[in-house]
Amino acid sequence: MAQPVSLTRYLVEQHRKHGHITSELRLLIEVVARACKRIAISVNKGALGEVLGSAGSENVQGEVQKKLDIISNEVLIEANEWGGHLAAMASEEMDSIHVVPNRYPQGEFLLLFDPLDGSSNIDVNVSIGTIFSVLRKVNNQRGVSEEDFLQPGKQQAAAGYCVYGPQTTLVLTVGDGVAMFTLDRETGSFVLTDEDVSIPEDTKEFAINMSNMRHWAPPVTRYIDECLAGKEGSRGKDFNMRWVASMVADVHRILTRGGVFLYPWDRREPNKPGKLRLMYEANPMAFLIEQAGGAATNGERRIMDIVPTALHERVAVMLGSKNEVERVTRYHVEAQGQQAG
Ligand SMILES: O=P(O)(O)OC[C@H]1O[C@](O)(COP(=O)(O)O)[C@@H](O)[C@@H]1O
Ligand SMILES: [Mg+2]
Ligand SMILES: [Mg+2]
Repeated sequence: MAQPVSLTRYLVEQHRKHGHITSELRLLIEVVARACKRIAISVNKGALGEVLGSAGSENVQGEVQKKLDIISNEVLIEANEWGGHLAAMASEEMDSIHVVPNRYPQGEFLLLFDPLDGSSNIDVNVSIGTIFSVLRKVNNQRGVSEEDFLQPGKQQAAAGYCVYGPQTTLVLTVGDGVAMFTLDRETGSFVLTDEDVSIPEDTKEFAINMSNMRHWAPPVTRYIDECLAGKEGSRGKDFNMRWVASMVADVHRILTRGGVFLYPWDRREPNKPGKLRLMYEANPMAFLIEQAGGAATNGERRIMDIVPTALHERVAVMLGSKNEVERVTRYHVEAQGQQAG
Protein backbone atom coordinates (compact mmCIF):
# COMPACT_ATOMS: atom_id res chain seq x y z
CA MET A 1 0.00 0.00 0.00
CA ALA A 2 1.29 3.49 -0.90
CA GLN A 3 2.52 5.64 1.98
CA PRO A 4 0.02 8.33 2.98
CA VAL A 5 1.08 11.80 1.83
CA SER A 6 1.12 14.33 4.64
CA LEU A 7 0.44 18.05 4.18
CA THR A 8 4.14 18.70 4.82
CA ARG A 9 5.25 16.30 2.11
CA TYR A 10 2.71 17.72 -0.34
CA LEU A 11 3.99 21.24 0.34
CA VAL A 12 7.63 20.18 0.05
CA GLU A 13 6.83 18.67 -3.36
CA GLN A 14 5.00 21.83 -4.43
CA HIS A 15 8.15 23.71 -3.43
CA ARG A 16 10.90 21.42 -4.71
CA LYS A 17 9.45 19.59 -7.68
CA HIS A 18 6.99 22.05 -9.09
CA GLY A 19 8.46 25.36 -7.87
CA HIS A 20 4.96 26.61 -7.07
CA ILE A 21 5.71 27.90 -3.61
CA THR A 22 8.65 29.24 -1.68
CA SER A 23 9.81 27.61 1.56
CA GLU A 24 8.50 30.73 3.38
CA LEU A 25 4.99 30.20 2.03
CA ARG A 26 5.22 26.50 2.88
CA LEU A 27 6.08 27.35 6.47
CA LEU A 28 3.23 29.84 6.67
CA ILE A 29 0.68 27.29 5.45
CA GLU A 30 1.98 24.73 7.94
CA VAL A 31 1.56 27.20 10.79
CA VAL A 32 -2.03 27.94 9.71
CA ALA A 33 -2.72 24.19 9.52
CA ARG A 34 -1.32 23.73 13.02
CA ALA A 35 -3.58 26.49 14.31
CA CYS A 36 -6.57 24.79 12.66
CA LYS A 37 -5.71 21.57 14.52
CA ARG A 38 -5.83 23.48 17.79
CA ILE A 39 -9.16 25.04 16.86
CA ALA A 40 -10.46 21.57 15.94
CA ILE A 41 -9.60 20.37 19.45
CA SER A 42 -11.64 23.20 21.00
CA VAL A 43 -14.53 22.57 18.60
CA ASN A 44 -14.53 18.86 19.46
CA LYS A 45 -14.59 19.53 23.20
CA GLY A 46 -17.81 21.52 22.88
CA ALA A 47 -19.65 21.84 26.16
CA LEU A 48 -16.85 19.96 27.95
CA GLY A 49 -14.39 22.71 27.07
CA GLU A 50 -16.80 25.53 27.92
CA VAL A 51 -16.37 26.90 24.42
CA LEU A 52 -20.04 27.12 23.46
CA GLY A 53 -22.30 30.16 23.72
CA SER A 54 -21.96 33.88 23.36
CA ALA A 55 -18.93 35.90 24.49
CA GLY A 56 -21.18 38.88 25.19
CA SER A 57 -19.21 41.17 22.86
CA GLU A 58 -19.64 42.51 19.32
CA ASN A 59 -17.18 42.56 16.42
CA VAL A 60 -16.48 45.47 14.09
CA GLN A 61 -19.42 44.45 11.89
CA GLY A 62 -21.83 44.69 14.83
CA GLU A 63 -22.29 40.91 15.06
CA VAL A 64 -22.49 39.22 18.46
CA GLN A 65 -19.31 37.21 18.99
CA LYS A 66 -19.38 33.60 20.12
CA LYS A 67 -16.72 32.33 22.52
CA LEU A 68 -15.34 30.17 19.73
CA ASP A 69 -15.04 33.19 17.38
CA ILE A 70 -12.70 34.79 19.89
CA ILE A 71 -10.79 31.60 20.80
CA SER A 72 -10.18 30.79 17.11
CA ASN A 73 -9.01 34.33 16.40
CA GLU A 74 -6.56 34.19 19.31
CA VAL A 75 -5.21 30.81 18.25
CA LEU A 76 -4.54 32.04 14.72
CA ILE A 77 -2.92 35.27 15.87
CA GLU A 78 -0.71 33.55 18.44
CA ALA A 79 0.41 30.77 16.10
CA ASN A 80 1.24 33.11 13.24
CA GLU A 81 2.81 35.91 15.20
CA TRP A 82 6.10 34.03 15.51
CA GLY A 83 5.47 31.21 13.13
CA GLY A 84 5.70 32.24 9.55
CA HIS A 85 7.13 35.15 7.54
CA LEU A 86 4.20 37.47 8.06
CA ALA A 87 4.12 41.25 7.98
CA ALA A 88 0.55 41.52 9.30
CA MET A 89 -2.78 39.80 9.72
CA ALA A 90 -6.40 40.88 9.23
CA SER A 91 -9.43 39.12 10.64
CA GLU A 92 -13.19 39.34 10.42
CA GLU A 93 -13.15 39.57 14.22
CA MET A 94 -10.71 42.51 14.54
CA ASP A 95 -11.36 46.19 13.82
CA SER A 96 -8.00 46.81 12.19
CA ILE A 97 -4.90 44.93 11.08
CA HIS A 98 -2.55 43.18 13.49
CA VAL A 99 1.04 44.08 12.64
CA VAL A 100 3.55 41.37 13.47
CA PRO A 101 5.96 43.01 15.91
CA ASN A 102 9.69 43.61 15.54
CA ARG A 103 10.74 41.43 12.73
CA TYR A 104 13.76 42.13 10.59
CA PRO A 105 13.66 41.71 7.69
CA GLN A 106 9.92 42.31 7.60
CA GLY A 107 7.79 39.30 6.67
CA GLU A 108 6.73 39.19 3.05
CA PHE A 109 3.18 37.87 3.48
CA LEU A 110 -0.20 39.14 4.68
CA LEU A 111 -2.63 36.66 6.20
CA LEU A 112 -6.39 37.23 6.24
CA PHE A 113 -8.92 35.00 7.94
CA ASP A 114 -12.45 34.33 9.02
CA PRO A 115 -11.38 32.45 12.17
CA LEU A 116 -14.71 30.76 12.69
CA ASP A 117 -17.18 30.59 9.84
CA GLY A 118 -20.74 29.53 10.52
CA SER A 119 -20.95 30.92 14.06
CA SER A 120 -24.71 30.30 14.24
CA ASN A 121 -23.97 26.56 13.93
CA ILE A 122 -21.47 26.27 16.80
CA ASP A 123 -23.97 25.58 19.55
CA VAL A 124 -26.04 23.14 17.47
CA ASN A 125 -23.12 20.86 16.55
CA VAL A 126 -23.25 21.48 12.80
CA SER A 127 -20.14 21.84 10.60
CA ILE A 128 -18.19 25.09 10.96
CA GLY A 129 -14.75 26.14 9.74
CA THR A 130 -11.83 28.52 9.34
CA ILE A 131 -11.23 30.34 6.04
CA PHE A 132 -7.88 31.91 5.14
CA SER A 133 -6.21 33.86 2.36
CA VAL A 134 -2.55 34.78 1.79
CA LEU A 135 -1.39 37.89 -0.07
CA ARG A 136 2.11 39.20 -0.73
CA LYS A 137 3.13 42.53 0.71
CA VAL A 138 3.78 44.41 -2.48
CA ASN A 139 5.86 47.29 -1.17
CA ASN A 140 8.59 46.14 1.20
CA GLN A 141 10.30 49.53 1.43
CA ARG A 142 8.03 50.85 4.18
CA GLY A 143 6.01 49.67 7.17
CA VAL A 144 2.78 47.77 6.73
CA SER A 145 -0.63 49.46 6.64
CA GLU A 146 -4.23 48.56 5.83
CA GLU A 147 -3.66 49.76 2.29
CA ASP A 148 -1.30 46.82 1.66
CA PHE A 149 -4.25 44.47 2.11
CA LEU A 150 -6.44 46.14 -0.51
CA GLN A 151 -5.44 43.83 -3.36
CA PRO A 152 -7.80 41.99 -5.71
CA GLY A 153 -8.29 38.28 -5.00
CA LYS A 154 -6.45 37.28 -8.18
CA GLN A 155 -3.25 38.26 -6.38
CA GLN A 156 -3.70 35.64 -3.64
CA ALA A 157 -0.64 33.42 -3.18
CA ALA A 158 -2.65 30.73 -1.40
CA ALA A 159 -6.11 30.22 0.06
CA GLY A 160 -8.02 27.54 1.85
CA TYR A 161 -10.30 26.52 4.62
CA CYS A 162 -10.53 23.91 7.32
CA VAL A 163 -13.96 22.43 7.90
CA TYR A 164 -14.71 21.02 11.37
CA GLY A 165 -17.38 18.44 10.61
CA PRO A 166 -17.69 14.68 10.99
CA GLN A 167 -14.10 14.84 9.70
CA THR A 168 -11.71 17.76 9.99
CA THR A 169 -10.63 18.53 6.43
CA LEU A 170 -8.16 21.13 5.22
CA VAL A 171 -8.72 22.29 1.65
CA LEU A 172 -5.93 24.22 -0.04
CA THR A 173 -4.86 25.91 -3.23
CA VAL A 174 -1.50 27.46 -4.00
CA GLY A 175 -2.62 28.20 -7.56
CA ASP A 176 -2.03 24.68 -8.84
CA GLY A 177 -5.41 23.00 -8.39
CA VAL A 178 -7.15 22.10 -5.16
CA ALA A 179 -6.06 19.44 -2.67
CA MET A 180 -7.89 18.08 0.37
CA PHE A 181 -6.27 16.76 3.56
CA THR A 182 -8.13 14.83 6.23
CA LEU A 183 -6.95 15.10 9.82
CA ASP A 184 -5.90 11.69 11.13
CA ARG A 185 -6.77 12.09 14.79
CA GLU A 186 -4.57 9.15 15.80
CA THR A 187 -1.36 10.54 14.32
CA GLY A 188 -2.36 14.21 14.48
CA SER A 189 -1.39 14.87 10.87
CA PHE A 190 -3.27 16.11 7.82
CA VAL A 191 -3.20 13.38 5.15
CA LEU A 192 -3.78 14.01 1.44
CA THR A 193 -7.13 12.43 0.58
CA ASP A 194 -8.07 14.18 -2.66
CA GLU A 195 -6.08 15.94 -5.35
CA ASP A 196 -7.02 17.77 -8.54
CA VAL A 197 -10.50 18.44 -7.17
CA SER A 198 -12.87 19.26 -10.02
CA ILE A 199 -16.38 20.70 -9.96
CA PRO A 200 -18.80 19.46 -12.63
CA GLU A 201 -19.88 22.27 -14.96
CA ASP A 202 -23.57 21.43 -14.56
CA THR A 203 -25.54 20.71 -11.44
CA LYS A 204 -29.02 20.06 -10.09
CA GLU A 205 -28.35 21.46 -6.64
CA PHE A 206 -28.55 25.06 -5.46
CA ALA A 207 -27.83 26.69 -2.11
CA ILE A 208 -29.49 29.92 -1.02
CA ASN A 209 -31.26 31.14 2.09
CA MET A 210 -34.86 30.93 0.80
CA SER A 211 -36.24 32.90 3.73
CA ASN A 212 -34.89 36.05 2.04
CA MET A 213 -36.82 35.38 -1.16
CA ARG A 214 -39.09 38.39 -0.87
CA HIS A 215 -36.07 40.70 -0.60
CA TRP A 216 -34.16 39.47 -3.68
CA ALA A 217 -33.48 41.40 -6.88
CA PRO A 218 -35.37 40.21 -10.02
CA PRO A 219 -32.45 38.26 -11.62
CA VAL A 220 -32.08 36.08 -8.50
CA THR A 221 -35.85 35.51 -8.31
CA ARG A 222 -35.84 34.57 -12.01
CA TYR A 223 -33.00 32.07 -11.57
CA ILE A 224 -34.46 30.39 -8.47
CA ASP A 225 -38.02 30.35 -9.88
CA GLU A 226 -36.70 28.45 -12.89
CA CYS A 227 -34.93 25.94 -10.64
CA LEU A 228 -38.07 25.47 -8.58
CA ALA A 229 -40.21 24.90 -11.69
CA GLY A 230 -38.19 21.68 -12.20
CA LYS A 231 -38.90 19.27 -15.05
CA GLU A 232 -42.04 21.12 -16.07
CA GLY A 233 -40.23 24.46 -16.36
CA SER A 234 -37.76 25.97 -18.81
CA ARG A 235 -34.78 24.15 -17.24
CA GLY A 236 -36.37 20.76 -17.89
CA LYS A 237 -34.89 19.14 -14.77
CA ASP A 238 -35.64 18.92 -11.06
CA PHE A 239 -33.33 20.71 -8.65
CA ASN A 240 -32.46 19.87 -5.06
CA MET A 241 -31.74 22.51 -2.40
CA ARG A 242 -29.22 22.61 0.49
CA TRP A 243 -28.37 25.42 2.91
CA VAL A 244 -26.07 24.65 5.84
CA ALA A 245 -25.60 28.35 6.76
CA SER A 246 -21.84 27.77 7.17
CA MET A 247 -20.21 28.91 3.95
CA VAL A 248 -17.34 26.45 4.52
CA ALA A 249 -19.74 23.51 4.62
CA ASP A 250 -21.73 24.69 1.60
CA VAL A 251 -18.55 25.29 -0.42
CA HIS A 252 -17.12 21.95 0.71
CA ARG A 253 -20.20 20.18 -0.63
CA ILE A 254 -19.84 22.04 -3.94
CA LEU A 255 -16.14 21.12 -4.24
CA THR A 256 -17.10 17.52 -3.51
CA ARG A 257 -20.12 17.01 -5.77
CA GLY A 258 -20.91 20.27 -7.55
CA GLY A 259 -23.69 22.78 -7.03
CA VAL A 260 -24.22 26.51 -6.95
CA PHE A 261 -24.10 28.80 -3.90
CA LEU A 262 -25.75 32.21 -3.86
CA TYR A 263 -25.61 34.91 -1.21
CA PRO A 264 -26.92 37.82 -3.28
CA TRP A 265 -27.54 41.47 -2.47
CA ASP A 266 -31.00 41.87 -0.98
CA ARG A 267 -33.36 44.64 0.14
CA ARG A 268 -32.91 44.06 3.89
CA GLU A 269 -29.78 46.20 3.90
CA PRO A 270 -29.88 47.84 0.46
CA ASN A 271 -26.75 49.91 1.01
CA LYS A 272 -24.57 46.86 1.53
CA PRO A 273 -23.49 44.96 -1.61
CA GLY A 274 -24.05 41.66 0.21
CA LYS A 275 -23.61 39.87 3.53
CA LEU A 276 -20.39 37.96 2.97
CA ARG A 277 -16.96 39.52 3.34
CA LEU A 278 -14.85 39.96 0.24
CA MET A 279 -11.43 39.50 1.82
CA TYR A 280 -12.11 36.78 4.41
CA GLU A 281 -14.80 34.70 2.71
CA ALA A 282 -15.46 35.48 -0.96
CA ASN A 283 -11.89 35.81 -2.28
CA PRO A 284 -10.42 32.63 -0.75
CA MET A 285 -13.49 30.61 -1.74
CA ALA A 286 -13.46 32.09 -5.26
CA PHE A 287 -9.78 31.11 -5.64
CA LEU A 288 -10.54 27.51 -4.60
CA ILE A 289 -13.64 27.29 -6.79
CA GLU A 290 -11.86 28.63 -9.89
CA GLN A 291 -8.90 26.33 -9.28
CA ALA A 292 -11.39 23.44 -9.28
CA GLY A 293 -12.85 24.55 -12.64
CA GLY A 294 -15.84 26.45 -11.27
CA ALA A 295 -16.71 30.15 -11.41
CA ALA A 296 -17.32 32.90 -8.85
CA THR A 297 -18.95 36.28 -9.51
CA ASN A 298 -20.86 38.97 -7.65
CA GLY A 299 -23.59 38.75 -10.32
CA GLU A 300 -21.79 41.24 -12.52
CA ARG A 301 -18.11 40.43 -12.52
CA ARG A 302 -15.49 37.95 -11.41
CA ILE A 303 -15.05 38.23 -7.64
CA MET A 304 -11.25 37.98 -7.83
CA ASP A 305 -11.11 41.06 -10.11
CA ILE A 306 -12.73 43.34 -7.53
CA VAL A 307 -10.28 45.86 -6.08
CA PRO A 308 -11.26 46.28 -2.42
CA THR A 309 -11.65 49.76 -0.98
CA ALA A 310 -11.97 48.68 2.66
CA LEU A 311 -10.76 45.80 4.78
CA HIS A 312 -14.21 44.64 5.88
CA GLU A 313 -15.86 45.19 2.49
CA ARG A 314 -18.90 43.05 1.71
CA VAL A 315 -19.88 41.51 -1.57
CA ALA A 316 -22.65 39.52 -3.26
CA VAL A 317 -21.50 35.96 -3.99
CA MET A 318 -22.48 33.47 -6.68
CA LEU A 319 -20.12 30.52 -7.00
CA GLY A 320 -19.86 26.89 -7.98
CA SER A 321 -20.63 24.91 -11.14
CA LYS A 322 -19.58 27.05 -14.06
CA ASN A 323 -22.67 26.88 -16.27
CA GLU A 324 -25.01 27.81 -13.41
CA VAL A 325 -22.86 30.73 -12.26
CA GLU A 326 -22.67 31.97 -15.85
CA ARG A 327 -26.43 31.69 -16.17
CA VAL A 328 -27.29 33.66 -13.04
CA THR A 329 -24.62 36.25 -13.93
CA ARG A 330 -26.14 36.59 -17.40
CA TYR A 331 -29.55 37.21 -15.81
CA HIS A 332 -28.03 40.10 -13.84
CA VAL A 333 -26.37 41.57 -16.94
CA GLU A 334 -29.62 41.25 -18.95
CA ALA A 335 -31.59 42.99 -16.17
CA GLN A 336 -29.10 45.86 -16.19
CA GLY A 337 -29.39 46.14 -19.95
CA GLN A 338 -33.18 46.37 -19.66
CA GLN A 339 -32.87 49.07 -17.00
CA ALA A 340 -30.47 51.07 -19.14
CA GLY A 341 -32.51 50.61 -22.34
O1 LIG B 1 -27.80 32.98 8.37
P1 LIG B 1 -27.69 33.36 6.94
O2 LIG B 1 -28.10 34.75 6.64
O3 LIG B 1 -28.29 32.35 6.01
O4 LIG B 1 -26.13 33.39 6.63
C1 LIG B 1 -25.33 32.30 6.49
C2 LIG B 1 -24.01 32.81 6.04
O5 LIG B 1 -23.45 33.59 7.10
C3 LIG B 1 -22.17 33.12 7.42
O6 LIG B 1 -22.32 32.29 8.52
C4 LIG B 1 -21.25 34.21 7.84
O7 LIG B 1 -20.10 33.76 8.51
P2 LIG B 1 -19.69 34.04 10.05
O8 LIG B 1 -20.21 32.96 10.91
O9 LIG B 1 -18.20 34.01 9.92
O10 LIG B 1 -20.22 35.39 10.43
C5 LIG B 1 -21.74 32.29 6.20
O11 LIG B 1 -20.89 31.28 6.58
C6 LIG B 1 -23.06 31.72 5.73
O12 LIG B 1 -23.07 31.42 4.38
MG1 LIG C 1 -17.94 33.58 7.80
MG1 LIG D 1 -16.68 34.22 11.27
